[in-house]
This record gives sequence, C-alpha cells and structure tokens, in this order.
Amino acid sequence: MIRAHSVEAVRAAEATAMAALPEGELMSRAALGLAEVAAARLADTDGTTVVGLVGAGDNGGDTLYAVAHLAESGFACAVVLVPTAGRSGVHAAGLAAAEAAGVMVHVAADDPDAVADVVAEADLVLDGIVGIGGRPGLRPEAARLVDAVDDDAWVIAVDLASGLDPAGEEGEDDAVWADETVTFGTPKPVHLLPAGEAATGRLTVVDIGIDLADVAAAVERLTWDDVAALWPVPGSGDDKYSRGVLGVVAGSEAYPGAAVLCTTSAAEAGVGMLRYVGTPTPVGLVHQAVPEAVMGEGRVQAWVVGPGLDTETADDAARAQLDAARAALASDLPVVVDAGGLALVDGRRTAPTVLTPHAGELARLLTRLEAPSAGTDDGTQGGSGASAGGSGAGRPVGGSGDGGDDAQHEVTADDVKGAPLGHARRLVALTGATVLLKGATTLVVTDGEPVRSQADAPPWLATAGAGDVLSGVIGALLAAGLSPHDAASLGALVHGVTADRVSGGGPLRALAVAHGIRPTVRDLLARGRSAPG
Ligand SMILES: NC(=O)C1=CN([C@@H]2O[C@H](COP(=O)(O)OP(=O)(O)OC[C@H]3O[C@@H](n4cnc5c(N)ncnc54)[C@H](O)[C@@H]3O)[C@@H](O)[C@H]2O)[C@@H](O)CC1
Ligand SMILES: [K+]
Repeated sequence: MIRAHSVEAVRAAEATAMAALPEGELMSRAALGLAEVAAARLADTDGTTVVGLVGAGDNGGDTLYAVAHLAESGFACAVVLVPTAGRSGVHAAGLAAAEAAGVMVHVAADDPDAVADVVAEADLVLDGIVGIGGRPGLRPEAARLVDAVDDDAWVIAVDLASGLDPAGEEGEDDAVWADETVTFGTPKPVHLLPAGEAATGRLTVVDIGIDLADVAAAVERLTWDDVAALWPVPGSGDDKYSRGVLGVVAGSEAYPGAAVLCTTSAAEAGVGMLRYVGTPTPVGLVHQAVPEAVMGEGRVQAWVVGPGLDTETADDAARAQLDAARAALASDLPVVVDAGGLALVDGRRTAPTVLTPHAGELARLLTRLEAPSAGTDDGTQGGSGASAGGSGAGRPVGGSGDGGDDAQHEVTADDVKGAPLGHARRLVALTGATVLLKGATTLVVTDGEPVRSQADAPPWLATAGAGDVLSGVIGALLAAGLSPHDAASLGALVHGVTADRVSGGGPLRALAVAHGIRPTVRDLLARGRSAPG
C-alpha cells in the first residue's frame, strides 16, 4: 500500500525528527537525495546543464543545496531566485552553499528576459519555487519562468509541483508540469489525487528518516501486493452459500447487455452463487452467457442494483424488476448502487452501501439530494446528514454562504471534475455511504477512513459497459463479506489492472475486461503466495 500523509502530519513528524538531530540535518538529507536522483536522470539523458528555480521557503533551500551538490559533481549549474526581494528573499545558508560551489546566481526581478533565456538552456530543471507551504497557483513572475522551460528538459518538482494544492483538494491549471516529483519522507495527498497526479509525473520518495509508520494516512493506494491479503479466498470448510450469494438487479429491455457484463464479471470474480433479477430479454441473455446464474429472487448476502436499469418504463416486467431494486435498497444487506440505481437513492443509507457515480452522475445526485425539497415518500429529509454536519444544502465546495438563498445551486460535472474529492465527500456526508467516484483516477471515500485513490487503468477503459463490469466485481466482494471501503477499492484495482493486461496498449471492450478478471485475480493471488514473509 502506498500511503500519503497530510501536510500537518508531515510537519509534526519533521519536528519530532529535528528535535533529535543536528540543525539542518533533514534539509541536508532531502537535498542529497534530490541531487542523487537529478544526477541519475542527467546521466540517463546525457544532460549537462541544471537550473534551479528557487522560491522563498525551505523548498527553495532544498533546491539550493541540491544544486550545490550537482555543481560539485561537475554539472554546469545556475539558480534563479524567484522572489522579488532577490538574495535576501531566499534561504541564506543554502544560497551561500550554492555560491561556494560555483553555481551562477540570477535574480529573476533584475532582468526577466535574460533570466528566461538561462532557464530555456537547461537540460534539467529543479522546481523549488514552493513546496508544502505553497498556496495553489503561480505568481506571474514564477509562471513566466516556468513557461520558459524547454519542452525537452527533464523537470523535477522538489517535493511537489509548484502551484498545486498540497492537499490535492483543488485542481489548478496554473502549475508546474513535472516529469518527476522527488518528495521527502512520505508521499503527500496531492501526489495521489486526481487534482495533482498528472502534474506530478513519476513519483520518487527520498527517505529522510522521519517516522510516519503509526500515523494515519490521508490517502492510500492499494498495490498489487495488497490483493492477496484482502481477496476472499475460500477455505476447505466453505460452500457456495458461506462464500457469498450475490443478487444482481440490472439490465432492461433497453439495456440488456449491462446484465450480461455485470453477472459475467461477478462470476469471474469467483462469487459463491449468483441470482439475477431482470426482464425477459436480459434474463435470456444472462441464461446463455452465465449459465451459473440462478434466475429470480432468493436469499442473498449482497446486491448490485442499477447497471442498465430502466427506471422509466412502466410495463409489468419492468415494474416488477424496479420493485426488486427498491426492496434490495430497503433491505439491510450490503449493496452496490450504480447507473440507473442511483436515481433510486433518496438520502441517508443505513445498510452498507457503495455508490459508484461518474462525475455527471455525482453532480446530478448532489443537485437532487441537496435541493431543499429533497426527501423520500415517507417524508424523511434526504439532505439531513449534510445540513446537520454543516456541509450546507446546495453550497459549492468551500463556499461560505449561509445555505439560504443559494440553495438552488446546480452542481455540474465540471464542478465535480474541478474538485473531485470535495464533491465525493459531500455525497458521503449526505448518504453515509461509501462513494466510488469514477475517473482516470478512481476515488473511494468513506467517512472515517483514509481516502483510497486507484489509478491502475489505461484510458482505453473509458468505454461503454466498463462500469457494469466494475459493479459486478465489487458486488462479489461485498457478498464475500468485505467492507464497502475495501470492496470498492479492491474492485477498482482489479478492474483497472485487468483492463491494463487485456488492453496491452490497444483497444478494449468491456466484455473482454469481464473475462479477464479471473486470470488477473489468479495471478495477483499467486504473487501474494510467492511474496517473502
Ligand atoms: N517538512 C519537512 O519534513 C521537510 C521540509 N522540507 C522542505 O521544506 C518545504 C516546506 O518549506 P516551507 O514551509 O518554508 O514552505 P515552502 O517552501 O513550500 O513555501 C513557502 C514560501 O512560499 C511562499 N508562497 C506560498 N505560495 C506561493 C505561491 N503560490 N507562489 C509563490 N510563493 C508562494 C510563501 O510566502 C512562503 O514564503 C517542503 O516542501 C520541503 O521541500 C525539507 O527540507 C525536508 C523536511
Ligand atoms: K516545488
């Protein structure tokens, strides 16, 4: 598991470590680790020239010491001091070390054009403008220097790409776009979250001796090596019922394929038994594609409700299926709610629940559930969780309105894409459910748990039917007794890894992903068996 810690946790761990170490030791370790990575990249690319962009804080200090090391190793090095105060605005001891090592020092404010030319010549750029003390966005003088960087230069962000929100809550277009980020002690949330992941590039962690082993992570990412520990492997005393029966209410006359994709992937994930509830066309298709499935309702340990579900059509068969969907949602059994099923969610959930919206579905859910009139037929207020918790009906993320006049605010998919984590948290507050927000990076958010962030899938997985496959895998894991948080994040991992294997760099179809689940799980389990310890 990769664990990222909050800025506050990092600063506390740093303070503890510093109290036991000579002054400057942590920065010196950070700078040495950074210089080693930079030297290795220069060797790989036959690069010779280095420019460090140096801001006012300790991030600039790390960069000055690292550039000093690189100059001592024989590279042609310069630093550009970004603050308008020039020399007096940066880490004094770091600047002295750089000058002593023969580094050329330029003050950006003295001659912006000449300095931009210096930046443009670099084979490798160290971005030390701001680190964990930074606010999102770049000031104009910094943005100008970043724009001057040559497209072929290797850009290493020191600790994090300047301009990003260290907490990874807000997206920011105006940021350094790094090839690699060298971070210290532990990843930070921004490195793993959608708001910052792309600009982070390759992530390299330098050990500086701060101890966060017992500190709760803010964000976690499951890796291949976590699968064997989490995946439900049957024992000799198990039978099909004890392993978990999954009920699937999915597909319709309009969207029959979703039923096939969802039940296929649940079967491929190794569920003990499958029950399928649908209308005649998908019943016939599921019967053929997944002969293991039993048709009709019966006892189950968990439900999938919603892939391809048609909530509009009112003929007898559709109505009966919709009744089954509502009954599943009203039961106290664990449930994955996807696609059409999301329209049936009307507020706080008490049963273990995974909601799997994409950005547009999350926007629609928030708009509906945060509306003042949101509620169920029995008069329960759908939005009570959020208003009691202070999130405020209809308020934009981070908004400071009083929740009165702005209660009609419509949430859009772009709002969600601009601040995915905050919007996912809003749905968690409203429903008490685990929210899996789909995207290139998939977020799994549960109250009281570290956010899980999975980025295992190739862009080819953005294809119709992929979500139906995902819900089947998560349903199988819920039926086997995993918590919603583990089932959702493990399901996202296996779904993404399978897609990557099946794609092999080329196009994907959802059914092929469903059929790839079984060999992928087998190989991931084998990996766990062969791992040391
Ligand atoms: N905390 C730790 O464990 C360690 C921290 N170290 C380094 O120290 C850094 C944190 O240093 P600081 O707390 O001094 O903070 P930073 O160096 O991240 O930046 C703070 C300074 O930048 C200015 N600033 C903030 N946002 C800006 C923006 N958008 N544009 C331009 N200037 C902006 C602030 O006014 C302040 O002067 C870390 O990121 C890391 O690089 C390392 O030396 C090793 C250990
Ligand atoms: K930086």
